[in-house]
Amino acid sequence: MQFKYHKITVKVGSNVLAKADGTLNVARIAHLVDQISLLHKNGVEVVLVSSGAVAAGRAVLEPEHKLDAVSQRQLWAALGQVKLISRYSDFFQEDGMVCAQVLTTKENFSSRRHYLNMKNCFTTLLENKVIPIVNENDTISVTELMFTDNDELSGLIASMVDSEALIILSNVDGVYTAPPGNENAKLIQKVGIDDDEPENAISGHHSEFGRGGMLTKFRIAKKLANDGVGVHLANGFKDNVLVNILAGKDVPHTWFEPAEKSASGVKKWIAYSDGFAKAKVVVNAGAASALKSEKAVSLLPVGIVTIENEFKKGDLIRIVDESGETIGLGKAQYSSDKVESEKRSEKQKALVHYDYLYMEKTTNGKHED
Ligand SMILES: Nc1ncnc2c1ncn2[C@@H]1O[C@H](COP(=O)(O)OP(=O)(O)O)[C@@H](O)[C@H]1O
Ligand SMILES: N[C@@H](CCC(=O)OP(=O)(O)O)C(=O)O
Repeated sequence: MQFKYHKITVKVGSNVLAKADGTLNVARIAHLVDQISLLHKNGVEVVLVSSGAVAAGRAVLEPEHKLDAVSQRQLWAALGQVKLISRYSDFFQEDGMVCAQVLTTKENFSSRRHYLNMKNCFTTLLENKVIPIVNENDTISVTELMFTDNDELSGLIASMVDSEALIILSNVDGVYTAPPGNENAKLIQKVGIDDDEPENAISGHHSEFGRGGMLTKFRIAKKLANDGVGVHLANGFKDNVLVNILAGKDVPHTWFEPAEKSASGVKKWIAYSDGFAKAKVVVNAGAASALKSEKAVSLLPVGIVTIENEFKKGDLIRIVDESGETIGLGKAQYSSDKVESEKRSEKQKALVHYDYLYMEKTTNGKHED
C-alpha cells in the first residue's frame, strides 16, 4: 500500500479513548493500534501522543477522602497511565510490534540541551522500530509549567522529530464554521496559511475529559502548518480514519495546508519555547519591519527601545513591537547589561543573530542543528 507520508505524529484525545463511565474504550485502542501497525509495516514511522490517563484513572479508584483538584488529578493520572500503556503494549505485541512509554514535562524542553536529549531519545526509539507513546507526566506536572494540553505537546513533538504531518484525532470531524451542534455549522475542509477566520467560530467548550478544546488544536495546527508541517484534524471514532487519510482517500476532516518551507532545528526549538523567554525586548518600528521582511535580518541593539527584565547570554528573549505585539523569539548573544555599550559601539554586534531568531509568521530556516 502507498501512503502519502513517511513520518507522522498522531495525537489522540481522551474522549476517543475513554467511555463516558471513565473506563477505557478497549476496542477503539485496539483499532488505533492496528492502524498504526499497518502504517508502520508499510514504512511509515509513527510517534503517538496519547491522552487518556486521567480519564482512565477515574474508574480505577475513588479516593477515601475528598481530594483537592491537584491531588485528584495526580492520583488519577498515576493510576490511569498504567492501564493505558499496558493496553497499548498488549495490542502492539499482538501485532508483532514494540511500543515504549515517554512521559515528559514542559521543563524537559526548556533548554537546548534538554531539547536535544529528548530528540535523541525519539531518534533512538524510531531507529529501533519502536512506537513511542508520549504523554505529559501529569503526576508531577502541576504548576504553571504544564502544557496547555496534549495538543500543545503533540505540536512540539511533531516539530522536534521532523514529522511530515500531525494527525489530531478528536471527537469531531474537524473545525466547523460554528460550534458543532449549531444547525449552521459546516465542516471546514481546508485552512490555508493566512486563513485565521475559522478561529472566531471556535467556542471554549471542550468535552468531558478534554483539556484545551478546539482552540489550542487550531492554534497549534496553524503554527505547525506555518513551519511547513501539514496538520489533519479528524474524527477518531471513524473506522480506519488514520489509514484512509494517509492513503489519500476522501475522509471528511480539516486539513491545514503547510507552507513550503521548513524551519531549521534550532529555530524549531525556539519556536516552541515561548514559555521560557526570560525577558521582553521592545523594538522600534524600523527594526520590527526589517525583522518581518523576507530577508535574513538579525536584531541589532540600535533598534531596541526598552528591555523588560534581565537576561544572560544564551537566554531566550521575546521580541515585541511598540504596540506590545510579539513578533518573534530569539536567543541572546550577550547579556542585557551589555546592550547599552553595544549600542554605542561602532561595529554593533547583533543581540539576536538571524540563525537563532524565530519570527512568528515568517520563519525560513537557514541552517541545521
Ligand atoms: N468551531 C468548532 N469546531 C469544532 N469543534 C469545536 C468548535 N468549537 C468548539 N468545539 C469543541 O471542541 C471539542 C474538541 O476538543 P476537546 O474536547 O479538547 O477534545 P480532545 O479530547 O480530543 O482533545 C469538540 O468536542 C467541540 O465541542
Ligand atoms: N495528559 C492528560 C491529557 C490532557 C489533555 O490534553 O487531554 P485532551 O484534551 O483530551 O487531549 C491525560 O493523559 O489524561
